[in-house]
Amino acid sequence: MDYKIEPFTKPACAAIQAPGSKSITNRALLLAAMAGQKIKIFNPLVSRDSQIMAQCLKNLGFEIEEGENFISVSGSPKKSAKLFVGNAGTAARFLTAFVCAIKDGEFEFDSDEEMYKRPMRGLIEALEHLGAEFTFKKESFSFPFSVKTKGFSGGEISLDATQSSQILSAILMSQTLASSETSITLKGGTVSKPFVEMTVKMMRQFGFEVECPSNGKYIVKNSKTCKISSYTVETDATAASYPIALAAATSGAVLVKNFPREGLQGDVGFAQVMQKAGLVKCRRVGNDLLALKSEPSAEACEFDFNDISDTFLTFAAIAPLFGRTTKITGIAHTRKQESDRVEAMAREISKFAKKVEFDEDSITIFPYEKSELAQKISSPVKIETYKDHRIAMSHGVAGCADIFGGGKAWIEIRDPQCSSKTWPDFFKILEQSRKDSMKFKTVAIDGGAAVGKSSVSKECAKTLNYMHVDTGSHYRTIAYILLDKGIAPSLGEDAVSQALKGVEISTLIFGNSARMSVGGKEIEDSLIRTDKVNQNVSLFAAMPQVREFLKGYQRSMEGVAKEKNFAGLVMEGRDIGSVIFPNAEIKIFLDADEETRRKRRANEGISDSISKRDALDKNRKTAPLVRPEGSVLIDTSNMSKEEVIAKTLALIAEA
Ligand SMILES: O=C(O)C1=C[C@@H](OP(=O)(O)O)[C@@H](O)[C@H](O)C1
Ligand SMILES: C=C(OP(=O)(O)O)C(=O)O
Repeated sequence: MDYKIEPFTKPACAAIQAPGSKSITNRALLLAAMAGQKIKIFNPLVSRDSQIMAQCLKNLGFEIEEGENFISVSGSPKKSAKLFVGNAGTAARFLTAFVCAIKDGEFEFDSDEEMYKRPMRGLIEALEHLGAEFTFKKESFSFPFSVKTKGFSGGEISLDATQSSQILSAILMSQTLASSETSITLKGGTVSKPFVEMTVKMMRQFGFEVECPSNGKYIVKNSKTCKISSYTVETDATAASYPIALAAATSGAVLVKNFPREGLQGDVGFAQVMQKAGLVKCRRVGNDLLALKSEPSAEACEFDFNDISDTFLTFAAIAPLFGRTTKITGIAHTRKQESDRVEAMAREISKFAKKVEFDEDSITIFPYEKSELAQKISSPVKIETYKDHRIAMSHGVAGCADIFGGGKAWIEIRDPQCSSKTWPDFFKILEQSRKDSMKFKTVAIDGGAAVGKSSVSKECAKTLNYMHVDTGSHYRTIAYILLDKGIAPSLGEDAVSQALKGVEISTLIFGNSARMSVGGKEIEDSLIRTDKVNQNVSLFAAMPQVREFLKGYQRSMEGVAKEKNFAGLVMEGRDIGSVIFPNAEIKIFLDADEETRRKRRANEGISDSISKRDALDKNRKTAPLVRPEGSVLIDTSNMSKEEVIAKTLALIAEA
């Protein structure tokens, strides 16, 4: 089946939860099988690769219980079983080594055909050295095979893990079951090193002893006791690369839910590479990561992806969108993964790039000029996926860019179901994010003077292409007009009412901001921010006639924003969430302590009394400044502007 990707016609504005980590889930399942006690694993990945691992453990005689967001493992292994490892590199390597720890066993292994070609030799040679006897049914050192096992008694191994780090990870974990210490020396280093660190860290989390005295040498003790009874799997950092790239491809904001902290997964480093490349800005918001559009420079960029090679496909697939040359190195080993990823990506990307060059270890993408991309490619571009989940998902993200304008689909993914290896509902989630991003949202931002409303509102509107309305400026404009007509607040409400009758207001749009104009004329900012206006604006704003006069106008701004094709509306003021838009999708109340606000005001060269304005704003009878019901309070006293903006954008993305 082919699947057409619908481009995002508005900047992405969505929250995405990637599934649990494949690498952590499959390690946790194996380590749990080695634990000798029941282990409950929370937030496991549920996908083809993890199901293959769980099924193999079942076939080996373990009891597997699957429930709402957990899977548990208990029991001990049988001496014979038939195991099918699909194309799951982790299951293939980890289980081959694991069964060899079983005394007097005999096991039969088969896999997807694609796995027949993936590197196993280094691992099998080491296991043979430790006493296992393999019989190959097709090619030597490859699936399918059967193996007679004798258990491990420790000793010295020299290991070739140059083609896959999983070979080293498999040996490390399995040697926990040896009857005495095993010392492992690597011949010629390895690739994807952070995955080895993950193995070492997870073994220790489970209570198994492993030492790494020097680079390339490891010692595994035969630890028999497991320290834990439950384990929680982090969000998959490799999968999180797709939502991060989506923010870049659609020039929007994506909140990546529960983005892992640095520690276990090297692929969290993808966010830094994207940031260095100028493709996104990343901001931590609590447990989440907010990826925001950025303006990449036109200069060519080059990055070594050896440590984070599963994410090179994400980076490569979106590269043609940015009009500058991208070179990716350190990826020779990915030629022996789910597909020959270097060649396959070069072939597919060349369908929408000017030229793609590759050699053994690198790929260089020469894109079309940004302005000519749409004319140069034939639509639709059909992407072959070679049964490789990452080719499908990475091109899925690229296809979200609205290169033709108007949402014309230009990328078709062949066999999108292959994403089920690690993220079965990826394309559903991508489509849901598009729909979420299309939703027109009204954001009400309230707060007293100098809490940071304006800078936050403007920046959020700019990032998301929302229309920004500063209602404070409406009251200032009215104050200015009335004062100009010689109407002081002391003349009373009737005089003000009378004077308002002759005031005609309309709207002018400047970039993302809608400004109220009077008599069709723009009233300059300098005129409405004088000391005289400062002293009188709250007095006018307290009058019900003035508020009523502006209420209808302010409410009409939703219609203006839609008519002008903005993706949403950000309106700041003092009664937006309580009176103007009580049903706004997002209501935020900004606050800060008085000292911080006084300083901010002074920095802007304004010396009005914060406490006096607060008293007037809060105590007026009509539409007083209150924290609106259902609003989120953000105390900005100890936050930087960037932090407040990120928090606000995160709330919008999630609403
Ligand atoms: O140990 C692991 O969980 C993995 C190691 C890496 O494999 P290689 O070392 O074969 O590159 C990575 O590509 C794979 O997706 C997961
Ligand atoms: C290389 C990958 O998988 P495997 O675990 O099968 O090696 C991958 O997920 O990109």
